[in-house]
Amino acid sequence: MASNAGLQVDPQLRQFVEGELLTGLDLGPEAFWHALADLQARFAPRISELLARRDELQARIDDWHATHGAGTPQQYRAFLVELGYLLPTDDAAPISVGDVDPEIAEIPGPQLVVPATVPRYALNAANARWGSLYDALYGTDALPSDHELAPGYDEQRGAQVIAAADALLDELFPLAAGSHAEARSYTADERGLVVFLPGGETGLADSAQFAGFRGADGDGRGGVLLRRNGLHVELTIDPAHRVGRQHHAGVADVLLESAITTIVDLEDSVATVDGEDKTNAYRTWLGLMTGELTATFVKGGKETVRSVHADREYTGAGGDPLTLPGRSLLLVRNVGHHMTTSAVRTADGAEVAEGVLDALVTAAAARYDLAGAGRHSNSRAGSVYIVKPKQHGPDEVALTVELFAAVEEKLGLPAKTLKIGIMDEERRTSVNLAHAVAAAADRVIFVNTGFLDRTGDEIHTCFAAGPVIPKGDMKSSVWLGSYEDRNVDVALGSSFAHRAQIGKGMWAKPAAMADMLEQKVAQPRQGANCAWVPSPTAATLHALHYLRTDVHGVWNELAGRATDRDRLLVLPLLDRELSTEEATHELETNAQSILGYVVRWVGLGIGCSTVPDLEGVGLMEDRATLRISSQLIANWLHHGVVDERTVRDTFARMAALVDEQNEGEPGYPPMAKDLEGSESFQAALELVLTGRTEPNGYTERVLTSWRQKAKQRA
Ligand SMILES: CC(=O)SCCNC(=O)CCNC(=O)[C@H](O)C(C)(C)COP(=O)(O)OP(=O)(O)OC[C@H]1O[C@@H](n2cnc3c(N)ncnc32)[C@H](O)[C@@H]1OP(=O)(O)O
Ligand SMILES: O=CC(=O)O
Ligand SMILES: [Mg+2]
Repeated sequence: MASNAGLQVDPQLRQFVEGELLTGLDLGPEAFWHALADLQARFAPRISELLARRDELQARIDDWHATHGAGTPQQYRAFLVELGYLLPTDDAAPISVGDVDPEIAEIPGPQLVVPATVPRYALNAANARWGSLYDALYGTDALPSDHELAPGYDEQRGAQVIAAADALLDELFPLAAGSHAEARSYTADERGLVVFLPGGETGLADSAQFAGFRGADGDGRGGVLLRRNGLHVELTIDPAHRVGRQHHAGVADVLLESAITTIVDLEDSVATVDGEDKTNAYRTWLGLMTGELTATFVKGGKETVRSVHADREYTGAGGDPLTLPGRSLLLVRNVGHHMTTSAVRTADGAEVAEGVLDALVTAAAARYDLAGAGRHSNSRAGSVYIVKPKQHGPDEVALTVELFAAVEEKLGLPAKTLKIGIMDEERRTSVNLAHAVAAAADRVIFVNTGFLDRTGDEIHTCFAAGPVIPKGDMKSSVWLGSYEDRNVDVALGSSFAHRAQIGKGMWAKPAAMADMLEQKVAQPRQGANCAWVPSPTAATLHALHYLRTDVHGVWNELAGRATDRDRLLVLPLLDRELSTEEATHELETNAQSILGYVVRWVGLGIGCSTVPDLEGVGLMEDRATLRISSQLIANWLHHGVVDERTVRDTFARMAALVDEQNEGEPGYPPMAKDLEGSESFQAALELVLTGRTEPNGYTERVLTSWRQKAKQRA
């Protein structure tokens, strides 16, 4: 390690910072490392104090439960207030954030999340602002298939897709007369859209839905731009295209504005355990901020080079030029306060606060965008959007605000350039949400219900009160519904409308698009102006929900609602005897998902995976879902619902199953043959066996230590 400002910096990180990150900035390496050293000296002790406070509160809660069990709701509430965990009141006050891009303030739509460690995916995500409805319907179960698809392009499936798209257009953009299914051609100019039907011409029932056009040139190629609820839709006209030829009016595709915003994730979807890993992740963010990122890969036997898309040019409805963003507005998720990284150590060998390093590096990279030096603009409003996860209560949010202000000073950025997205995913934040928002009133650009971490934290917080309900039952528990509602109430009460995002959580079944279409519409109906999707295809299909639902209208209906905060304190405890079969099934389900995720994290350095559950349904697993599964088993073990022998045996059996499921996966390190020698298996067991004492039930310490061992051995 080279020494810089008294810091020991991993050589790869140092090379990246000095040879890539800083090359276009008026900030030298020395100033950069001094800035980091100063920030570390100033903030690491403050962070440690807040982490100690977390531990102190949890210890007191554990003690209280040991004496009172769950107690009565009144006793529990009074205890939490006295403890200082629950602030006596939690009244919302208006936020004052400025310079927020319309994608955040004004346009309800899907929010995509992408691991920063995979440039190919990150580029795909940036470009997922526009997605093909045809592709999303053709390639998923969103449209049931009644036949085996022919290789290449299947015309029968194509006809099914065209009919489904026509039906959606009739629903979302109805014609004054007739149906889109009867259209023989679409022509548009600055005066509007003319649709030719067999019986004559017609137009849109609501001409205000016409937003513009491009082309058509001599060969009839062009695009018709429509708009509904702030989202654009392009009918791509190309009669010579394979699909356009088949379409009754030459429509080769229907493009939906899809991932309005994207979170480039440095947190729960990545496995970054050292300087090398952190460097790779930072490089992706820098490349997105400069617009220079590319990824080269072979797909369908062809070498493909992927880069970010340009903006899209149209003639607007009145005849003026209209430029629409070609890329999703990018946010970046830093790690939480509890993380440290070996990428940089202080002079005495201690790991630096990873959140401090993240804030400095990600903000420095964003300076290219802020200065207009990037190939394309990300924030037109001149802001940098940093999502901060796993904060416990208002004091921790206040510390993030101080950190961001300090980073701005170090980088010479105008005050309040760095905005903060608050993950509402720890219980102490949820129950004091108005205070947490107020602590960042002039920076906050979202609150988002990260229900996965939130479930893990719920289990850990009430760990000592008794055994908790099975994972699948959490969704319908009182605390969760109240938390989801109250998050919206507090945000609306804090004047988020037209200023910031009220976000909702991840769709965690990446292949189950029919289910998603049916269920995820609930989120905009609950008042969410964005909700998380795991892939660009899911973004395109989820966009249909925002085309259907006028979220701004929903806000008007919800104004003034005040969900009872005490309902968040209803503990998700088992109130019935479980049958042996139920307990075994729950144990197996959780053991299998832990192993299926951990083996790829520890063995392959993959931070987010689709892991099939016992019924074969692929589930998105990341650190937050791991936190739930490991806390659940640890809780059952603690309360004797299951015993350690059974847990160990179950893990051994599930290891063999997971090996089978991954057979043929390149580089996959099998576990079952040598359980003792498998870092992944040991990590999985340790997560459960230490889950009782691990601060807040977090998983990073165990994962990181075993991944580092696996890397060393490799
Ligand atoms: C609780 C929380 O914190 S949730 C937030 C963390 N979770 C996430 O970030 C989930 C992000 N999603 C993912 O990582 C992935 O979608 C997974 C792991 C769930 C599934 O990945 P895979 O099995 O590789 O997906 P699959 O094979 O179906 O599709 C791959 C294609 O989809 C694209 N893709 C999949 N997910 C994404 C994504 N999130 N962003 C951009 N592109 C994506 C890939 O680029 C690839 O397309 P390409 O071949 O043209 O490059
Ligand atoms: O970060 C998201 C969550 O659900 O946790
Ligand atoms: Mg989370």
